[in-house]
Amino acid sequence: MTKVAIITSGGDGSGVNAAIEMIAKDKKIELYGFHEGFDGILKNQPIPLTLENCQNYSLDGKQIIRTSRSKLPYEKEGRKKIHEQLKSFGFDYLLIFGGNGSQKAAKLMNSEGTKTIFIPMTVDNDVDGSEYSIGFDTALNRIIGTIHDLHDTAHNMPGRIFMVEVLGGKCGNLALASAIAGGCDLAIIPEFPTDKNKAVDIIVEKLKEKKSIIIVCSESAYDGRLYKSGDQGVSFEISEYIEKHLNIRVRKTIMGFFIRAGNTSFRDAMIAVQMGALARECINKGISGKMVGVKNGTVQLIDFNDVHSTNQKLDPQLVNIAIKNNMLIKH
Ligand SMILES: Nc1ncnc2c1ncn2[C@@H]1O[C@H](COP(=O)(O)OP(=O)(O)O)[C@@H](O)[C@H]1O
Ligand SMILES: O=P(O)(O)OC[C@H]1O[C@](O)(COP(=O)(O)O)[C@@H](O)[C@@H]1O
Repeated sequence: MTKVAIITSGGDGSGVNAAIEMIAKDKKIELYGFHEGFDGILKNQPIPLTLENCQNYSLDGKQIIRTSRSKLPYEKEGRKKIHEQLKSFGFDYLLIFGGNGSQKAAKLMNSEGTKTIFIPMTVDNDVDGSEYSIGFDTALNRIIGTIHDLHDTAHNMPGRIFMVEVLGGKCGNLALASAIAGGCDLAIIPEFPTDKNKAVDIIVEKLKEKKSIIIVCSESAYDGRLYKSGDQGVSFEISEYIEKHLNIRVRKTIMGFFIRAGNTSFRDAMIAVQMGALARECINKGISGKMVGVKNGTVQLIDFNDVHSTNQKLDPQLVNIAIKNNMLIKH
């Protein structure tokens, strides 16, 4: 039997349970989870993740293993405590679900001697080296649902401008994808810093052909570098400018934290199950130092050494569509 510890780290994402359940099905793996990420390894007892404990949770937004952010892995001393604790419990493997920051911690943990596997999970879909992270699609479905409702009221009361602000951290993936799929008019994202005058011009242009406008704005809309995690409300600032120049009130909706959870979408469940299955195979073969990510559209193992940091997290095809349809402000 291989003894495996699971943690989730960073912001939550719906779908992680489906991956955990798939691993719990393996009879050669003795699976445990620590609540609350890296901190939890030191302060909590491991919880047995038997199939019986995991069953019926796979499509639930309430994670079987709760997550947290932690200072511990940034410092060698903190990581040493985690290595020692895992060793004292007799764990052979650490499996981490999380985003970009957690991926950095996973690499360090592995290089320092704890066999580690990493699975991307964050609504931001900004994990280096993987085209997909668990939680993105569920969050997009929540956003699209709201945009759909706004289309109804936009149809019923013409002449209005709507602005939806979404999460995403320093990455515009959520805003861009939901704006395109949601039939919106403008995406304001950090990768294409906003010139408010140009935004006004685009709205004026589009209002010649349409009765109403829906804008999707990323929480870090101006410039990702100025944004601090947790900042919200940039849509109010942008709206104020638009209102002043067009004399039309902007109807705003801030879509905050509820998009991170909720019932898992089909796509998230499917990819999570595939990731869980591959992680399990990896563990059974004694392999470590890998991310179970998506590359060229398929779930596969990606060596930590082949993962490189990049600021380019947007899908180029989506960027192209958005530019061609005058949905992005290009300088
Ligand atoms: N550079 C880093 N080195 C080591 N650990 C890190 C690093 N960045 C983040 N972490 C760990 O991963 C956790 C989650 O990272 P964070 O960036 O908040 O979310 P995410 O993993 O979802 O991107 C942090 O609270 C910290 O414990
Ligand atoms: O929950 P917190 O700590 O307020 O963090 C908010 C951030 O978490 C996210 O939901 C996910 O970010 P991470 O992938 O870094 O965890 C971001 O979209 C958002 O900016």
